[in-house]
Amino acid sequence: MDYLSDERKKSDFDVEAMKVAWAGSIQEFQLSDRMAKLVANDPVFEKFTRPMLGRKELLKNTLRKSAHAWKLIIDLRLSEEEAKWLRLYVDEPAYTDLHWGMFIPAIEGQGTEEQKKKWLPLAKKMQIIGCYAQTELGHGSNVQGLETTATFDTRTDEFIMHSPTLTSSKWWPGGLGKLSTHAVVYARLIVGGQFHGVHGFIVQLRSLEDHSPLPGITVGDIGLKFGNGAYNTMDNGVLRFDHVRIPRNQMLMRVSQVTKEGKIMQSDVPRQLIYGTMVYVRQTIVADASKALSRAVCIATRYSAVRRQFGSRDGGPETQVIDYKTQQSRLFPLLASAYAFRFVSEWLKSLYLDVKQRLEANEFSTLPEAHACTAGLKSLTTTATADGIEECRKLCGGHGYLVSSGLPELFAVYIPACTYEGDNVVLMLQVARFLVKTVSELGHKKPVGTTAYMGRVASLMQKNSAVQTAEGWLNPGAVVEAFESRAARMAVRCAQELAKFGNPEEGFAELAVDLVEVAVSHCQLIVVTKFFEKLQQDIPGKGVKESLEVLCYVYALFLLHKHQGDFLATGYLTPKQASLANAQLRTLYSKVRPNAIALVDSFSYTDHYLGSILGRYDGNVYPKLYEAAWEDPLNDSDVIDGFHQYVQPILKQRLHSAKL
Ligand SMILES: CC/C=C\C/C=C\C/C=C\C/C=C\C/C=C\C/C=C\CCCCC(=O)SCCNC(=O)CCNC(=O)[C@H](O)C(C)(C)COP(=O)(O)OP(=O)(O)OC[C@H]1O[C@@H](n2cnc3c(N)ncnc32)[C@H](O)[C@@H]1OP(=O)(O)O
Ligand SMILES: Cc1cc2nc3c(=O)[nH]c(=O)nc-3n(C[C@H](O)[C@H](O)[C@H](O)COP(=O)(O)OP(=O)(O)OC[C@H]3O[C@@H](n4cnc5c(N)ncnc54)[C@H](O)[C@@H]3O)c2cc1C
Repeated sequence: MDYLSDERKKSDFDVEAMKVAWAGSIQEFQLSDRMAKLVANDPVFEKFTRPMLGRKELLKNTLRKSAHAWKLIIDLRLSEEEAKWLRLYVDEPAYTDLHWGMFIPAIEGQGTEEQKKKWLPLAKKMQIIGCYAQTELGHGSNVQGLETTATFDTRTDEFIMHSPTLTSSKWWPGGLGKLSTHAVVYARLIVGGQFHGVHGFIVQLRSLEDHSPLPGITVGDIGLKFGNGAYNTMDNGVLRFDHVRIPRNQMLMRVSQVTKEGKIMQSDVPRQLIYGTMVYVRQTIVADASKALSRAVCIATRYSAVRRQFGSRDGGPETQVIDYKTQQSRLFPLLASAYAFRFVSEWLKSLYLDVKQRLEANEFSTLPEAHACTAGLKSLTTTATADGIEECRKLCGGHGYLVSSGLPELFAVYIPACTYEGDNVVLMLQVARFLVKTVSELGHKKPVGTTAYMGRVASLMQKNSAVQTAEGWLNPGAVVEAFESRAARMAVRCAQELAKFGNPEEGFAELAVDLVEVAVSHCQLIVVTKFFEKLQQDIPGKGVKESLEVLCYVYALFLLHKHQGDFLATGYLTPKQASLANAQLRTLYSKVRPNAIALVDSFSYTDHYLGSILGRYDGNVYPKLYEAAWEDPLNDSDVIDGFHQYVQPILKQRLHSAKL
């Protein structure tokens, strides 16, 4: 029985066509759909018991799933794209993520042709397993502050890897704790007693025969992390070196080379390329944000249509909680954000692929913008997604707190995305630096790409919004101009404040809070703009483009409402215009309402991937919640183990004292 069938009948767009729009193309949709079904129908990938497993059992279970996934990749000759979808739907963080997601890209981006030829075939056949060992106990954000040393010894033509202090211990790398045989280790290059910056080195950690740590290497897991199951399927590790020697050709030498004689040779490649792997991964994290948020929103939307509270008159059904305006005002902006993040990630991927091609051809001019966009959008989307998942939990009331809702584990797995691959505040400060530099160069350098609007800063500073009615907000020009004006005005105002400081770094530190706000407004502008640009494309299917248009306005006007202080303080909007935007938002929520279930069905998530009783496709929530409760190990017996030992004596004592 489909308890949501009436809801599905209400929608006025072609769901199958929307699935294609969400996936990006029919090919991508078919590929993703095939992998989703492959995983959902394979009992090895069962995951309901995960939060109840102890750590050792949990990790072993992950290893079993990873081995099975690898076997499927080989046996079914899956392409790299198919393997990525498979990994997504298996839905369990594992050492393989870091191997494929960071170790291999680090070698691809920072290795010489010779190094790539040697290491990549081994890694791609998984004859070695690698991780990305950058962060230390004492330093994560401040990469130049890392303390591990790689000292060149001209006599033996080797680097000596060493951990001179406790705080220099590598700490956090995923896959390091128990599985990796190798690592790309970031360390201070020391040649002839001089420090030459932080570089990456390929270091073997464990024996390829019996997996034991090699001499001079201390390695292990850093311990349990937040939540049950969740990210505990990953062996984040600690690593120390005691004068471990590696051959000279294991320093990744695309950026700088060290010769046999101990001479440092700089290539034309900028040193920022050492941070290049982070640009790649941040881009993938933006795509993951839309997946995580859409999952939470799918659960909360379906459950909000099933759940009824209050409002029953003459014995009729109570009100579905999705019909409460307050519920809609919390849920629908998240639904719109999931779509917005999906489309901005599509754009970001194309930007990244373009930069990657250029970097391969030694063309580096677009790297700063790629860095700012990946850092800023990673920060913006992961913050919104982490907050959004928690909001979805609240939208599901008490039942959202049950592990079987799928939301607690999703939250626990997701929240470190605000920290890993760059703390979100630190990343926004990088965007702010880029924007301040753009503003300071306006007189002699035409801004391009995502900062092109800064080239129109004079008019953006003067012109105010012309919107007169709530309907007036349904105009892409009016909305984009509002976001451009806000971002430009905030950036210029901050640049003016900065100019008052004699020492720019002192000014930057003092105004950091404002600078983060400038960066956020710039990143929100990018997301809004890319959503409108998406709508310019040919999007087939009855009502699909129209429904996306509604979501685009919901996303933009919700942000405008939330940040109306900025729009008012910069003088671009009047209070009346801000309240017209809010009125329009209410109308938009009414337009989303009949399509809400179809909009989450368009994510095409299997019940396996959602992992939620509240979010079941058929809406059959209550019987399944009831059944699931009886499957809890506590309900294996009526009288629980420990009762006779610890509780009964207390009860007996009460009886005894009652007699007295
Ligand atoms: C067949 C296939 C089978 C299976 C497939 C299976 C699975 C997997 C597939 C895919 C999975 C994909 C991905 C998943 C992988 C992982 C995701 C999951 C888990 C996450 C793991 C997390 C890993 C980590 O966390 S690694 C550690 C990350 N650490 C950080 O991010 C540190 C943050 N700090 C910094 O970035 C920098 O130190 C700093 C930027 C903050 C400061 O740098 P610095 O001290 O040098 O200062 P500045 O002076 O500010 O900067 C100097 C100049 O450099 C420019 N800059 C900075 N960063 C970059 C960059 N990244 N790129 C380019 N340029 C950069 C900066 O702008 C300055 O420039 P200027 O011109 O001088 O102004
Ligand atoms: C689950 C997980 C997986 C990870 N995987 C890996 C991995 O595979 N490999 C790896 O190398 N690392 C990994 N990391 C480490 C991760 O990259 C770092 O934790 C992250 O970059 C943040 O650095 P930090 O811990 O030093 O935070 P800190 O920089 O110590 O941050 C602490 C606080 O200080 C603030 N702060 C710091 N600097 C500034 C500043 N300049 N201005 C203003 N505020 C500032 C931050 O905003 C934050 O609030 C992982 C971390 C986690 C949680």
